[in-house]
Amino acid sequence: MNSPFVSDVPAAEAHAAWREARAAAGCPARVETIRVPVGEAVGRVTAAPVWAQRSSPAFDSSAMDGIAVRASDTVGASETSPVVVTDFEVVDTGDPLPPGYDAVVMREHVHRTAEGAELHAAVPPYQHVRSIGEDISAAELLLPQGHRLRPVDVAACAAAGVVELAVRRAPVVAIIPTGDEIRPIGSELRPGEILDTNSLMLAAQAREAGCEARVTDVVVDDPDAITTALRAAAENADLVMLIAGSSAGRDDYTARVVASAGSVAVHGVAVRPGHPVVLGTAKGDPATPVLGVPGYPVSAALTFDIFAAPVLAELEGAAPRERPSTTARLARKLPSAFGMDDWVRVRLGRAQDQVVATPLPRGAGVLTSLVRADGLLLVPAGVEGHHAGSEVRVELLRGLSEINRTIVAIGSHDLVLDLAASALRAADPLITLASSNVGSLGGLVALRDGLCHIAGSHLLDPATGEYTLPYVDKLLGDGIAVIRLVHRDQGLIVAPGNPLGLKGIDDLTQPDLRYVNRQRGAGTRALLDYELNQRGIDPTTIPGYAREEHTHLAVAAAVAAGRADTGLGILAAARAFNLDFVPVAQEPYDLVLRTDDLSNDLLAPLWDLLSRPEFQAEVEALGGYSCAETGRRVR
Ligand SMILES: Nc1nc2c(c(=O)[nH]1)N[C@H]1C(S)=C(S)[C@@H](COP(=O)(O)OP(=O)(O)OC[C@H]3O[C@@H](n4cnc5c(N)ncnc54)[C@H](O)[C@@H]3O)O[C@H]1N2
Ligand code: MOO
Repeated sequence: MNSPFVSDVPAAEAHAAWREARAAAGCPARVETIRVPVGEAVGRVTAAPVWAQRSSPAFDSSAMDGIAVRASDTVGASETSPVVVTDFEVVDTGDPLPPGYDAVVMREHVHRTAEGAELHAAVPPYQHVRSIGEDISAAELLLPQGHRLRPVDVAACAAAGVVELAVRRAPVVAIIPTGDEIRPIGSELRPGEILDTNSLMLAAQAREAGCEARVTDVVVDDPDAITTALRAAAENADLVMLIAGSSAGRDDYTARVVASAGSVAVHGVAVRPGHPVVLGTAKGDPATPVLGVPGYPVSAALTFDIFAAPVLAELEGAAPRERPSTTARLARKLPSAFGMDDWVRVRLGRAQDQVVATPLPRGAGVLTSLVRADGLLLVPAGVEGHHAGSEVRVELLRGLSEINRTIVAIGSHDLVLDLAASALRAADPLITLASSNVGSLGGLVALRDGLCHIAGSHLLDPATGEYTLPYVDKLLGDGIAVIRLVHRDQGLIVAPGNPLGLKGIDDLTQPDLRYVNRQRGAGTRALLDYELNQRGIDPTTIPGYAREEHTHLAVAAAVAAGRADTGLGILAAARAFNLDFVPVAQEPYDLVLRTDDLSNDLLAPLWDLLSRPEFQAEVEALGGYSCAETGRRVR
């Protein structure tokens, strides 16, 4: 197993190969059974069927507050000819039924008179009586083996006289972070160092799955040190997760280390993220399953779900936890590599009465794609992606009712939308404003296709110099409203001190300049083209014109890192990286929607928010924004 090449074993085959390898190495099929008091059993899995020791209720009891009577004494009672019962006893809910009586009349149906209790209806025997064993009868099977205990389960066990339960002990997961660059959470980082966020996350995932998690110290990139740590951890764990070093780099030792400590069943599965995963075992008494977890955070998180969670559930003899799913329509095209199971993170919202899924960034290092995800969409190995508008199945990471209360904004991204999202949530925890960035034009197309509520747009029409409205006419036609969100300053983002002394668009043709552009369809790109055209400047004379980034922040990041001298963007992006800014133009940023949606209750809190002076003040405090026309309907 010294080959650096990672194979592409289909996921199902990988699961099977690892299972076989675990059995062959002598890894235990189940963790041991322990006995725990019912009060401590929630979350554990039953190791044996649970039989009721006693009935519940254990006696006939009154189900209501009222009087206990003999049903036969009430025969013939009706509205027109009431019957007065003289032999009765007052009872409260839960009281044993007094001997000799067989029914209860609710007190609101009893008229107490001097003679006794006047009843206006006959009662059948056992009316409002909970009979012995109504809930549980002694010796019945209460719970099967392999059942993960919930609060209601332990309460039922206790009611049935069971005080102790035979359960599987919590599996122990050992987590070994590796890498010369990895530092414990809270460390001051030097250049090139990375915080050990994976251990924190994987340990929490393990605990959430009902396991005990133990994280070792970070081990340096030394195969002997990692082997020693693996052997030690395997002695006291039911599963060892070895983080990073799974792929083909110079310091990637995981496969080699696992081979030397035991055996490697699979190195490389046709899943993405998570491709270079290592599935193996470590020798010992008994042997222990080992999972080599790829270092990228999204790969690590999904590797836990895909490979660790099923094994841990199996060790407890329980069914793996399953997420509910829903069908959704894709907001945009989703290409996917053929031959790989592709786990795509998506945002979800309901627009035009259908759930719409917007893919989030795909990079395995983009942990926030999982933070923001409402669902996971698996594009199977045999499918080469989906067209925009296709119906797909999505595993839910958030409740459907929350998703139904999500305002879906697709289009150009602006910080003010983030601010609005946060203010809306602060005012009402049930509201979500989810915005995804596909550029202004992409947003208008998404609105046309019924895939969002609002499209954020600042699209300049070069022919008229007018923003957004000409495109609305061309693409969307009637039935469309346009609400102004803000005016914002667009300008050249430059390094601190503006070292090239750029004064405006005219300076972009300097031969030694390195420009970074926005992608085609982005409003900022259209603005640049307009300004160039006004001046008769040929875009191809601008060095770097062909180089594209997808967000204002990405442009600023390129300037901050010294990879570019300048790019057009908003002031807030420049500020985020402590860069300087040369204003070029002020542009309106608008929200485009169907007029029908103006009266949509879901959107009402947004219009209310835009009209509030405190919110407008907060927006202007960001710098580079004017709220002079915020909330005004311009179409
Ligand atoms: N030539 C190839 N290069 C890579 C391949 C490949 O097949 N051929 N696979 C790529 C894929 S896909 C993945 S996924 C990664 C897997 O990387 P490794 O498991 O080898 O991990 P490292 O290279 O050591 O680290 C990757 C990345 O993750 C960070 N990291 C590591 N540990 C932690 C931690 N505990 N907490 C947070 N972040 C961590 C590490 O600093 C790196 O940035 O390989 C690709 N390359
Ligand atoms: O397979 Mo890697 O986990 O995509 O980044």
